[in-house]
Amino acid sequence: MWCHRLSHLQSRLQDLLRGRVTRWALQQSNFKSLFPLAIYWHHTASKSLNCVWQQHEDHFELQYANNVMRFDYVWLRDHCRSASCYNSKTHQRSLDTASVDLCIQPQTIHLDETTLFFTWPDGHVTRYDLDWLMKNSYEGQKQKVIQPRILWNAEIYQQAQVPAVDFQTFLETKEGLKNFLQNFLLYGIAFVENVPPTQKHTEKLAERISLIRETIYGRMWFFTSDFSRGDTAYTKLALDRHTDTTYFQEPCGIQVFHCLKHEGTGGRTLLVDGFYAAEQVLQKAPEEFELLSKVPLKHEYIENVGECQNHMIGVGPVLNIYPWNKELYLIRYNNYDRAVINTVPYDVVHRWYTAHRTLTRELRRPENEFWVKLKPGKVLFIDNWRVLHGRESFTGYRQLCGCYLTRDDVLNTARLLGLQA
Ligand SMILES: C[N+](C)(C)CCCC[C@H](N)C(=O)O
Ligand SMILES: O=C(O)CCC(=O)C(=O)O
Ligand SMILES: [Fe+2]
Repeated sequence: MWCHRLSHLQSRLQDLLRGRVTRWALQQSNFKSLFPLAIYWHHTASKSLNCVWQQHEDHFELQYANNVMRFDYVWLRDHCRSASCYNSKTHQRSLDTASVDLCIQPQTIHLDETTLFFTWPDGHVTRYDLDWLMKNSYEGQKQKVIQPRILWNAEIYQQAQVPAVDFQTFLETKEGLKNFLQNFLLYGIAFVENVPPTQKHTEKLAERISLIRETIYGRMWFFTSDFSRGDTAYTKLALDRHTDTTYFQEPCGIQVFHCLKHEGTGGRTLLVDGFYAAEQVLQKAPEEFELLSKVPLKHEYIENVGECQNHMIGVGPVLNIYPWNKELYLIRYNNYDRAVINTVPYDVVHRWYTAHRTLTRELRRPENEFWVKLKPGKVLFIDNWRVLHGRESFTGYRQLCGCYLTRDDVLNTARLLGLQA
């Protein structure tokens, strides 16, 4: 507190020395200050509210409920929720932000109960509820997790005993759907069982939570090891852990797999929590984590098989994090589809390979591998932004169907059910 006040005194002195005079408020009569410096702070009449604010030349500072928040004045004008600035029916802004003076400052500020009133030079009044400001401040968001998750290795996942949801329950009840989505959001994988083993029923399932994302592979896809497409997925070969469609600018959000038939051996599915592995990298080598989140890479899909001619390119780092809270939200990892690296100089390339090796080592730890044999009737949903999948080589005839989902639509459904997503 002392340091805090002193630093304000310093900036105040600097202001005065530079000849800039801020509009300082007068001390409230009921406020007994121990320090003369404190006259620059506005205190609320009610002690229980625990709110102090100060009008600086270029920002508004608010201390409320043990948080220090700073707001830019243009921001405060721009987020005005008055009827002329914001349409609360459509939740859209009516105010033309470009009409706000970039040097705007409020003429007066006052607090009434839990509402702050800003009167702007043109007389317009903006009201803010203290809780709204806290919830929507940068400082508040910085501490908040966008997506709560349980990171797992094989043991953690198995011990959690996450139940599969029954097909009928999933389709017909809100609780079934909500349970399923909650598990999916927490772990990045979820199963539905007792699904009739047809493409139509799989489609119905997918449509319950999202729009199906149509891609170069079609809307619903159905594949066997016939090499009908120019990709290893369409063979009997083993596939190491990877995420799909890394070569899209926005990789597909969710992948749905339903094994409709397998007469033969092998073919188990491998699942690895990419965020768990990335977290290990962050703990052991934070600078490598940072590099993986900064270096842009290309992934590429080049196909020339019969009628199927495609050339897709997607650019982005292996780890994608929100800049304000450093939360990881997308991992792009596919060593098969990674394109020529020509977006970074040689010395960075070498450090990148080191970091990539560290991540790969984590991803390949046997204790992080969750193996499951997909059977007709059991549908697997994978968060393709988080969980890597792979498969064991197999023999015999194996039929898989499924689709990709748009992440936005899955999260939309989850939010409408009251889940944090
Ligand atoms: C699922 N399905 C068989 C349709 C697509 C296969 C795509 C495989 C591609 N190498 C990738 O990882 O994106
Ligand atoms: O065959 C499998 O189990 C999965 C193949 C694969 O990785 C894919 O289709 O994306
Ligand atoms: Fe795949």
